[in-house]
Amino acid sequence: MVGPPPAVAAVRVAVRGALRALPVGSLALVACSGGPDSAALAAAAAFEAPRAGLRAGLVTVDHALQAGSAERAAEVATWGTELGLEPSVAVRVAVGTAGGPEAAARHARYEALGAVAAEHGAAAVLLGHTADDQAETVLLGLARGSGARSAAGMAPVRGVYRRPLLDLPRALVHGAAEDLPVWHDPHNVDPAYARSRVRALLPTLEEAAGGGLVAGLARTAALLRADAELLDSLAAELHEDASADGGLTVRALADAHRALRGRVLRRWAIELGAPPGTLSAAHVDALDALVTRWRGQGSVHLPGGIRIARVRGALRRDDRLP
Ligand SMILES: Nc1ncnc2c1ncn2[C@@H]1O[C@H](COP(=O)(O)OP(=O)(O)OP(=O)(O)O)[C@@H](O)[C@H]1O
Repeated sequence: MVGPPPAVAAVRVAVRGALRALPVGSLALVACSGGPDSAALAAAAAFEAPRAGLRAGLVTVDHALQAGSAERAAEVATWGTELGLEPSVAVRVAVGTAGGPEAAARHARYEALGAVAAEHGAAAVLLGHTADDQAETVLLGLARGSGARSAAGMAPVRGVYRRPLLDLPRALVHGAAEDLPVWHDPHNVDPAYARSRVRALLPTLEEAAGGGLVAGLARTAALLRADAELLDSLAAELHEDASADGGLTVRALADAHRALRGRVLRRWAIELGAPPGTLSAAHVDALDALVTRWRGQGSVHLPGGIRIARVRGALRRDDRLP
């Protein structure tokens, strides 16, 4: 008997592993753009789910940003039904402008995926990100300069979302999609997007590094993720110890390691309402100076109109005082 091609078999194994974590009888929804990665994922889920005693469905999001997108989304949903995926639905979203076009589309997409998952009581939403997507995310995260959390890339499991293909090279996953009706999103190669530019560079970087770059970046992401999780949980403890009366006591923070103090200060500022996207390392450093380099300086101005002052041994919000 002839088995499936090796690429198809590898994708099926990865999907089988992800499905094994779900309760028998539950529904796994494949988020499918119609591109090769998520098409290979959908085909593998259609094959594996019944064998694991699960149900698999498909959801495709129409961002309504390109001509013919509604027809394409409908075709993807019809293809899902032909594969035996149930439900297989296309959802149209309105993409806003906040944070730039990529972020706005992502936000609208995840909102729609979450809503469909909730509506159908899905146990998981499967995403088709590959090791190459992870490598691009790590490089972009490193360039942003925002620390371990962003260089840790995408989580293999986060809430209802799962990324079964995160350890597989894109070329392999594309190989598994060879016989599937796939659509190539022109946005993926549009140099207007930072991700597309990094994506285009990846083969050159891989060659320059003498191979192993994508796999190494994916491993770096996994290691940093574990480190960041530990630091975040230690920071949560410190935050609790330092909290008093809506403020943070300087004494509790001053003795802590800079890595933990920075996390606590950042979390607190966000809790007070500073928008995370606009809170820079310089803001956190200015708060840190109130704790460790105190020379009676004035209050620190944070985005969102928030002002923080050091008052009687504690950091407090002072823009609310009369
Ligand atoms: N319009 C969409 N509808 C549903 N899911 C989507 C959509 N766009 C992206 N996704 C999900 O997010 C994953 C990553 O998408 P992205 O466009 O970043 O990567 P990609 O490598 O081009 O993937 P693909 O080949 O599946 O399009 C996809 O594999 C898919 O699971």
